[in-house]
Amino acid sequence: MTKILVTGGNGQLGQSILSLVNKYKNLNIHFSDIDELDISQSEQLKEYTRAANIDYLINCAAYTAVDKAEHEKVLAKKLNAEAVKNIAIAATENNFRVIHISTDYVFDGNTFKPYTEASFAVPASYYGQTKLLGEKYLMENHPASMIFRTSCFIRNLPIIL
Ligand SMILES: NC(=O)C1=CN([C@@H]2O[C@H](COP(=O)(O)OP(=O)(O)OC[C@H]3O[C@@H](n4cnc5c(N)ncnc54)[C@H](OP(=O)(O)O)[C@@H]3O)[C@@H](O)[C@H]2O)C=CC1
Ligand SMILES: Cc1cn([C@H]2C[C@H](O)[C@@H](COP(=O)(O)OP(=O)(O)O[C@H]3O[C@@H](C)C(=O)[C@@H](O)[C@H]3O)O2)c(=O)[nH]c1=O
Repeated sequence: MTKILVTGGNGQLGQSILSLVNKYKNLNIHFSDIDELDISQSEQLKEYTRAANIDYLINCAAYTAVDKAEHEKVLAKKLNAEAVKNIAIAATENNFRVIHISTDYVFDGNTFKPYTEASFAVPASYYGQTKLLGEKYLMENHPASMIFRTSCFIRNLPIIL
């Protein structure tokens, strides 16, 4: 059975994926978060993924406070760039593929044309810069990875009038 590890499993996207697992009973999906697996700890990451023997890692862990990142630069870079490099190195060592979630904020938004994979990325925020650097580290260290540049998640919350 295909084994998948989700990092940042308590977050918005992690919880959305969790809500779908019952539809995919042919997949063995495990959800972790920082208390169990801290993606900024390279040795922990290598050991954890070696023992877990996974086929895929879906990286939902990140620093996502867009405005705060302008003032918490060290932490934002650590989680969105350096930790992604850790994941890439662990993936090469332990032979799993990485599905990484990036963002539309790698672009500055100053165009009226739709962006494509070939569009030149120029972030307008520090958050966007760290996410772009994370993509670069991932491609340099584990090119078989997949990167999704997505935007604004919608949560299925009750409407309060
Ligand atoms: N939300 C959105 O609209 C969009 C998000 N994205 C991207 O999608 C991904 C998921 O975003 P989203 O679910 O909203 O993010 P959240 O901020 O909701 O979740 C991130 C999760 O990562 C955890 N985390 C933080 N540090 C670490 C660490 N060192 N090791 C392991 N886990 C850690 C957080 O835990 P804790 O809360 O305890 O810190 C949290 O549970 C991110 O890469 C983000 O950049 C892209 C486009 C839009
Ligand atoms: C505040 C505001 C936002 N928006 C748009 C911009 C954006 O696409 C969307 C959400 O904006 P917010 O500022 O609330 O969300 P923000 O936290 O900036 O959004 C993001 O989360 C991070 C983690 C991402 O990676 C991004 O892709 C994005 O979805 O709404 C407007 O059109 N008008 C507004 O007045």
